[in-house]
Amino acid sequence: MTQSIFLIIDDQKSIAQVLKQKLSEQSHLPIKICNSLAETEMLLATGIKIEVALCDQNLPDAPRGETIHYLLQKHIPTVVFSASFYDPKNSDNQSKKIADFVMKDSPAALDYAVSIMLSLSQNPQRKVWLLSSNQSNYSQKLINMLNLQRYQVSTFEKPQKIQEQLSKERPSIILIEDSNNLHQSEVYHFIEEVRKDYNKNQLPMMICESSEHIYSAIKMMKYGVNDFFNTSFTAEEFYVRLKQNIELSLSYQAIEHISQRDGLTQVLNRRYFFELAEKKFTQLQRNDTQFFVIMADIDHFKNVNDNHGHHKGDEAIIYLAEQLESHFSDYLVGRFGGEEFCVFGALSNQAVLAQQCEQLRTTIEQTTQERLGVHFTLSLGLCSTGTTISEAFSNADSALYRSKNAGRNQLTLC
Ligand SMILES: Nc1nc2c(ncn2[C@@H]2O[C@H](COP(=O)(O)OP(=O)(O)OP(=O)(O)O)[C@@H](O)[C@H]2O)c(=O)[nH]1
Repeated sequence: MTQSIFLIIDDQKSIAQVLKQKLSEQSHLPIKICNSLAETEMLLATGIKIEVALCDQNLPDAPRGETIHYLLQKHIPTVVFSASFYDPKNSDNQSKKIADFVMKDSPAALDYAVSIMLSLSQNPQRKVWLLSSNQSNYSQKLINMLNLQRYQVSTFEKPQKIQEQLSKERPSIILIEDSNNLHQSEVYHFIEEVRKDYNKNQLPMMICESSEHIYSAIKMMKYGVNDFFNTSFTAEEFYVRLKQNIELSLSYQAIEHISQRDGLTQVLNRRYFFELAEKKFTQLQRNDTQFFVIMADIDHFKNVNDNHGHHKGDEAIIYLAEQLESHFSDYLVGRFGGEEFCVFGALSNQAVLAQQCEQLRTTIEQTTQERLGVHFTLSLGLCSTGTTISEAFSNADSALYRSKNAGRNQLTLC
């Protein structure tokens, strides 16, 4: 499959170059520049696939926006970049299909143009869930606008349907539209329920409300909605608010991910592992359910580093983390530090779990030479006793060290 490209169309060559430079700093997609409609036609005649086009409204050989029409006819997501105000209301239907408009009036406009091109390229992976009773005119207007900006849109008529879907996946944002035709108390309850599982940064919500019901929108913001926009919204206002709410949430989630994961292996880091394990431990105790802890540590790992180099040592740690995650995919897997890992979860059958540990041990013993070019083994301790979580970990740690003292490459139960 041929790779698609970003296309910048502007007769001001210096501006086009600056845009290309800024875009290339943030994307690996190829970027082409055309300075006229004729050049654009020649480029598209090659069959090249355009991801997003940023197009100057007026070009010497296309003084009345003909290039924009041409791009829209070809169904290319198009952002208009213009020195004069571009009013879709005064343009024909075709022009209303532009994905966004950027006024060419300051250096900040260049940054915004680049950022909207990047968003349009990423939006097909972003899910927008629209809660709407489907009784208002705004619903279809919002859906059309979201499609123009290439978001993945799903509509739901009832809050319960969203809650059901939320147990399977998380969207980038939830839009609540026409809350007055939905049952207000149901919507408040829905917002409260969503916020029990996701905070405002993890799952943003926006509400579209008419001026007469503005107090209802404000109340919903107090209940956990991030932002609202009036039913008399313009496309520009809607797009900029939507983009900001989604991108703020994505930045937060990226930071959250970094703070919770081990940088080398991407499994849970020690701090976050303990945080989750403690919550799970309390929950299991409340339900009178047994738990287990596994501690696993590579044998004589110092030798791997000393004989094969630190880089090979890192590869060994990453390989072990991958194996732990695939053998214990239903449980919490964390890196404790160095080459020591831990698994925590609800115990259903200790014999089966011990078997899984054995499988992991033999996989490491039998595959590392071939896969990594360095042979090593693994010692493990499995424990399901302890009145506190730290006691449980300490018991599993003792079991691990009994494995080490008994000659390594084995599992000890306690
Ligand atoms: N490559 C690499 N090495 C690490 C990392 N973290 C810790 N180490 C090394 O891991 C080694 C741990 O060695 P020890 O704790 O002495 O234990 P060991 O050699 O595995 O011996 P036993 O556990 O007794 O079988 C040390 O050499 C550390 O430098 C890491 O992130 N990458």
